[in-house]
Amino acid sequence: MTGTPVALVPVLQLSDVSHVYQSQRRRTTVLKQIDLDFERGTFYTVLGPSGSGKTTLLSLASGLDSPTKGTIHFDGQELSKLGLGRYRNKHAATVFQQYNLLTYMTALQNVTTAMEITGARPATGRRKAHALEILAKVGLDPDTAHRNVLRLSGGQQQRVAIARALACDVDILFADEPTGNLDEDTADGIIGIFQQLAHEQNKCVIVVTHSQTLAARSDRTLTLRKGRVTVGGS
Ligand SMILES: Nc1ncnc2c1ncn2[C@@H]1O[C@H](COP(=O)(O)OP(=O)(O)OP(=O)(O)O)[C@@H](O)[C@H]1O
Repeated sequence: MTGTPVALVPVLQLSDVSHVYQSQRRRTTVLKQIDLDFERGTFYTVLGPSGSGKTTLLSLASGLDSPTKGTIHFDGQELSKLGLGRYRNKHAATVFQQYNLLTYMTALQNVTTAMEITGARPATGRRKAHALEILAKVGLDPDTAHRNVLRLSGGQQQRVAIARALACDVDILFADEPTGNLDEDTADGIIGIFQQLAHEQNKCVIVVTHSQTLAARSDRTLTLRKGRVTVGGS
């Protein structure tokens, strides 16, 4: 007997989401009644002209900010009920445009510290070796891994930020312009890692970009314009 097919819950669901920035002198409506479902095993890119609200969408979806109106659910649970801190700690990792590295630490310590905070596997004794493997995966050798991050180039710092997010082993990886500072070959390798995360590890990867090359290699593109979003294939 065949059972009734079970409808899969999207890993992330935005329902009727609007966002307004209000200052003393003006009110800017950035997102208007956005409905979006994000699935596991899928690599998304978010495109759109400068100022169209890409970073805002990322901030809301990654739990850094709450929408003015509408709801966001992770695995069927509303973020405000789950707790934004818990969501960011256990389920979502973000590669920020400005990297946000801990500048008094080495590249390796940045990665192991993130693993400790989020309780990511493997357990304590194996963390350093695992962090070095991830740093190697993004093209940083052990010598570079042991250097203070302020003694690394912009592109190397960007790779540390990517490694740190990868090490957290979360359900959703967000990244804001993650290949902006990288040469073509390194960027190509990073895009390959995003594809692998989505397709081999069943993660949901959501990347804001202006790069058409990156967008062409994603599974779905979301284009923001005038507060609305259009969903397309790659
Ligand atoms: N904290 C804030 N307060 C007021 N306005 C803001 C704030 N953050 C962003 N904005 C405005 O919201 C709009 C969307 O900004 P956002 O950074 O989301 O766009 P973006 O598409 O990511 O732009 P870019 O491609 O240039 O990074 C812009 O007009 C911006 O000036």
